[in-house]
Amino acid sequence: MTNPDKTGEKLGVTTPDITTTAGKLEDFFHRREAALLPTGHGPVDRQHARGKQTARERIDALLDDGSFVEFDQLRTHRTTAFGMDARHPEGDGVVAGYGTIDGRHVAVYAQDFTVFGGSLSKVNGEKIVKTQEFAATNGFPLIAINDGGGARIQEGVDSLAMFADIFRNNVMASGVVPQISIIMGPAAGGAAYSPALTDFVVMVDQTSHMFITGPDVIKSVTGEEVDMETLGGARQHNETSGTAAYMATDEQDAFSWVSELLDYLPAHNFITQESTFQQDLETSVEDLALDTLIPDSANQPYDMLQIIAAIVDDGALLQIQERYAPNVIVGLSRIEGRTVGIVANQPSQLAGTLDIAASEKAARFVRFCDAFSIPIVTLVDVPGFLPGVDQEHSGIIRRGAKLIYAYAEATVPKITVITRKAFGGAYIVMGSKKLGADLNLAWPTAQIGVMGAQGAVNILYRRDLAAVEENGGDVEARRAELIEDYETALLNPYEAADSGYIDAVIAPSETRAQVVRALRATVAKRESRPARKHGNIPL
Ligand SMILES: CCCC(=O)SCCNC(=O)CCNC(=O)[C@H](O)C(C)(C)COP(=O)(O)OP(=O)(O)OC[C@H]1O[C@@H](n2cnc3c(N)ncnc32)[C@H](O)[C@@H]1OP(=O)(O)O
Repeated sequence: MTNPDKTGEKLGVTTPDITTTAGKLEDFFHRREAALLPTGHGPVDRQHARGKQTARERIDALLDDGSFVEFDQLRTHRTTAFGMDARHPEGDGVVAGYGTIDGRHVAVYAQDFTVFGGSLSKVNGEKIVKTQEFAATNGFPLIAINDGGGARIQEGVDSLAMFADIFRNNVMASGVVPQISIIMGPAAGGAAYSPALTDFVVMVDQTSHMFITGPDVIKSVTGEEVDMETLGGARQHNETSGTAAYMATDEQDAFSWVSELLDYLPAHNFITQESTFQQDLETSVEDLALDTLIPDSANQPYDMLQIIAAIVDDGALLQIQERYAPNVIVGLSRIEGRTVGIVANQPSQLAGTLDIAASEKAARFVRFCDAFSIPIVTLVDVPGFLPGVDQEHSGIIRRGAKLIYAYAEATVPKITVITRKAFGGAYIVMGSKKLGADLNLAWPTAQIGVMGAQGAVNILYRRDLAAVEENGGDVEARRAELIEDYETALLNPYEAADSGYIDAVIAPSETRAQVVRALRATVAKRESRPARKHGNIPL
């Protein structure tokens, strides 16, 4: 097909004589230059006015200087209907290729909103598919920068078919290379499912929106009135839906977070991590501070982040989904330079209970770590699953089971430390010994049991307490006495240690050294699973 845009005339320069070598080169340089500004300055200015960068500016900001190698820069769509034969902007609405971030290879594509609103055509989709396949074949993390209007309306089912190819490739690459989606504009309709299939979704506050049906459709179907930001803005997906892993303040913040994330991640699933240094295992001042961290009262909260900071290299933790289900902390850290996944209850939020959101958040993270051979360190202070009609009716049984499934299925090294409460099913879920953890440690402050003292006494001594009340006795005094007896007899780490469910009771100040030793000891862990097509996680 001839392309009327692919001439030097478009740039206001003399048409080169392409019968000569010099002319051919000049023509090529004109074409390449035209591709850098495929629809002129107007759409670029409009993009900037919205506080958004262009696709090329974004790739430049994300990748190391001069490292970008572009695919299919000069491709254009092949549609003739709806006046499309007169519009052939180079690149067809997506800039794609590979480059490096801090020296590490990545494959990247960025939808170009200045070209047909970044909408996905057959050609545009083929470029994305090529980039996905290049990433998976060569073991490069894949970064998708989304800023587009979804399926290109003029191309109908061809465009929809390309989305199917993209989704399928997202699924095929899952667990093979890390996939990161950065939302920097609209990701509307079915188009939002490609980000949803990737491992990490980053959204920019105020300028990114994801929804299946927009405000207008919702109003016409359900009568609900909602604006784009409330419906599918970065805050909503970070705090309420749990779709996003990070809310960036602006585009540069998004790129910085992605660079930091990539620094923790292996490029693909066949990488075995090496330690980069040996930690000094002598007890430090920071270690000793853990001995006084747990409050005397079991009902008093403390900040689990302090414990994490004392265990990992330089106290550094990159939290994933920090704004969602804060009653469980998940994130990436390093121990002796090796990346580890941290999963921890947070007693300062909902008392560290596991609800549906926390279970799903942790389950997905555990599965990510397992897929990429990242050892998991679990810190436990969990009073149980969150009680409530809403939780039961919303499926806490099915959805909480995901976390059991994830831990039981994972074959990476799993080290668990119980700092305080570990009650009932929630104890089992949080990386317990019998669920397959390699080393289970407990602090002397650990309380491992079927349930907390209050609940246990109310069930075991219901009749006794009723009798005390009938006889005019002091019920609360008797209850307190029974609670104390129960706590003394059962709520400690020694029963579990005596049965081998805890490998060692340790002083809090010994935790860093013990976790380091456990990770060193399990470095060559090999564990197999029964041959099968795949399991059936309760989705
Ligand atoms: C399996 C996947 C299935 C799907 O993707 S279904 C979803 C189909 N897409 C949609 O429903 C979204 C349609 N677009 C929109 O709602 C809005 O354009 C959108 C994305 C919110 C952006 O709104 P605004 O920021 O106001 O920008 P705008 O409307 O002026 O659009 C800028 C230029 O982009 C064009 N555009 C946007 N979406 C397109 C599309 N899907 N196909 C073809 N062209 C599309 C739009 O026509 C406009 O072009 P121009 O600058 O006037 O030449």
